[in-house]
Amino acid sequence: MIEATHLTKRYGATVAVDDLTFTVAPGRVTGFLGPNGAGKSTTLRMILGLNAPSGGAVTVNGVPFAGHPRGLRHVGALLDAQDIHGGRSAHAHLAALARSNRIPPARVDEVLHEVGLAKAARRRIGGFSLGMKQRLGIAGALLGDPPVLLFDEPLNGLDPEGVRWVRGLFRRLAAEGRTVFVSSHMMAEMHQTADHLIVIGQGRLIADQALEEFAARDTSLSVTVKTPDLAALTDALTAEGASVHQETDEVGRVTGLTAARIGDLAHQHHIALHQLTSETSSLESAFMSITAASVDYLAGEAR
Ligand SMILES: Nc1ncnc2c1ncn2[C@@H]1O[C@H](COP(=O)(O)OP(=O)(O)OP(=O)(O)O)[C@@H](O)[C@H]1O
Repeated sequence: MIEATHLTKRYGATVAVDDLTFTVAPGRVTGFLGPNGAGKSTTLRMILGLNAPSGGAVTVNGVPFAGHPRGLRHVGALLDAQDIHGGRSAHAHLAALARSNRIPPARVDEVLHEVGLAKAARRRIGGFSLGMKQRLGIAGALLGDPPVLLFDEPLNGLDPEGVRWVRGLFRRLAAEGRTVFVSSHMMAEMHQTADHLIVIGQGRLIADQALEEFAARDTSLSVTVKTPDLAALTDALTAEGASVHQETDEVGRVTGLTAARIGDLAHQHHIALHQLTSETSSLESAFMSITAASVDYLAGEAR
């Protein structure tokens, strides 16, 4: 797992990362979410030992990354897919990485196949689209078969099929018990990608919780329920602090509780549920309202 304690990074007067303490656990996909300039890339670079913290510390499986010999076998990372030598072929690039990390050369063809670049393996990277470079960056992260994987904005430039593939890949890596930490500045991207969220704004921790709990922090988020006994369900839910707006005899719109909690309460009270639907579109608004105060660069009118 990844453990940051009071992690801080200053650039002159700018505090890019401000006293961050969090843990990224194995076996699930953790989204690292924050508006532009929030400090995500700086944090990832400190996890990898590429930037030295100004204060605090971060370890991977209890050891600072620099203390892991043959790094790619311990942590695989995609930081900037564009930051790559364009004159080489994909195969040559990965073969060089494999050599310097003492990874068997046969892994190169395996990962190229896995990311869908087998046919482009001998082509110059300079001619690759951004989506292909993202796939190559992901191949590099997978090369050492590491237990911990970091991805900085991995969905950038991918077409819808690519996005679906990446999501499936992250799920599988997490199901294999690995630690998967994925940054994004877009809540909507995280919605089908992450199980857990670490949200930062202006370098500070805003939230560290399950995606569904984070979404429920937006009080405008609602869950639609349909039940033959709406009156009894309304009583049970309001007793827990929710409010229920009756839409028809059997349908109500609930705010203030997650769908999971509503389902559990219905079960406890022996109330049949015929529908239970979260209004997921407002995840974006949860993110916007919770991070609004910490956004550095609000565009003109919104400021
Ligand atoms: N090398 C550097 N020198 C000076 N300031 C820096 C440096 N790197 C980052 N910063 C500043 O630190 C802050 C955090 O930047 P960072 O790139 O970590 O944010 P981010 O959350 O990854 O943003 P984005 O979503 O735009 O990639 C910004 O204010 C940025 O300008």
